Amino acid sequence: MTSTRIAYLGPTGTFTEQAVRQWAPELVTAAWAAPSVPAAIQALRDREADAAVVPFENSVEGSVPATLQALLEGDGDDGVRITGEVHVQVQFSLLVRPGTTLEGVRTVASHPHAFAQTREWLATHLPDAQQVPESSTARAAQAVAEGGYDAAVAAPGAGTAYQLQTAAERIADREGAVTRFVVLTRGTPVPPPTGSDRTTLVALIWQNRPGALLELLEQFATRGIDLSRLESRPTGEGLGEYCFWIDADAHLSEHRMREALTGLRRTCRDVRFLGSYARADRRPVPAPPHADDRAYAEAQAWVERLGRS
Ligand SMILES: O=C(O)C(=O)Cc1ccccc1
Repeated sequence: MTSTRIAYLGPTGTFTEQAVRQWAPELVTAAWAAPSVPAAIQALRDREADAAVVPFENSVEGSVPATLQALLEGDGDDGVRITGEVHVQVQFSLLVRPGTTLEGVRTVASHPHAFAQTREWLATHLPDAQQVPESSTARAAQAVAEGGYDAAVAAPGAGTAYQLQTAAERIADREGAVTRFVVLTRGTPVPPPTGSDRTTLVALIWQNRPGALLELLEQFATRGIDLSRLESRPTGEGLGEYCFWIDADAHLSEHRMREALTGLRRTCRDVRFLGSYARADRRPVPAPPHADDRAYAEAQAWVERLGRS
């Protein structure tokens, strides 16, 4: 068997590394710690990696813009698809070099998503410290070890990786935050349906067409497909130009999903299929009786019969 090389947002000690460990523990030692999300995805495009694991969204702070942007960067024909997802419970510690006290912290570094989830704690305990964004929480911890900053907000495990001390632990403003990571592969078949699947799409609607967003939503509603996520993001083409990121609770192999995609393709300016894959929570998402494959087959057969008699 050939080995799989996974690129992930590094360096060692990130939450993304935890996601790789959860996804494929046997592959973590050979994984490549990329310096940024775009670099991890580019390694996949350049065939230097067989898979990439990147943060996608967080239950408190929402989506990770760097990931969404990097995913749209290709021409759509690069074969990069989401083939899996992993949920990681995140918890944050304030890490310092041995000997540094809380009072001695003037600069604190972290990933913007980690700052956003520890905002109240930092405002209360380090109101005067300068907050410096870094490419990841572990990069911030590494930079503290190198003497670049006084403290880092990072995963507890990053302290061990970089020989730092824990000045404070469990500093998240909200308990139980979960981050969703996606597993990307290139040129691989869509994973088979499991009964608990998701499809991720990006749709560009015609801007000046009244009702265009409603028309997009109807493609799913009339086919009995639940949407678990809908987010508008600027296309970068100008103010007021948006694309819609959609997570739909159905698999490409299902008739209702194929019909919805056909409808989107007919009515939208552009549609990108980013993948159908098993949900991390394994929650079953069955089609309602009027929209399952049997209902479509029965209705189609009826239409066929109309033409014959
Ligand atoms: O920086 C990290 O460790 C990451 O993996 C990205 C991230 C940052 C904050 C919360 C969840 C994921």
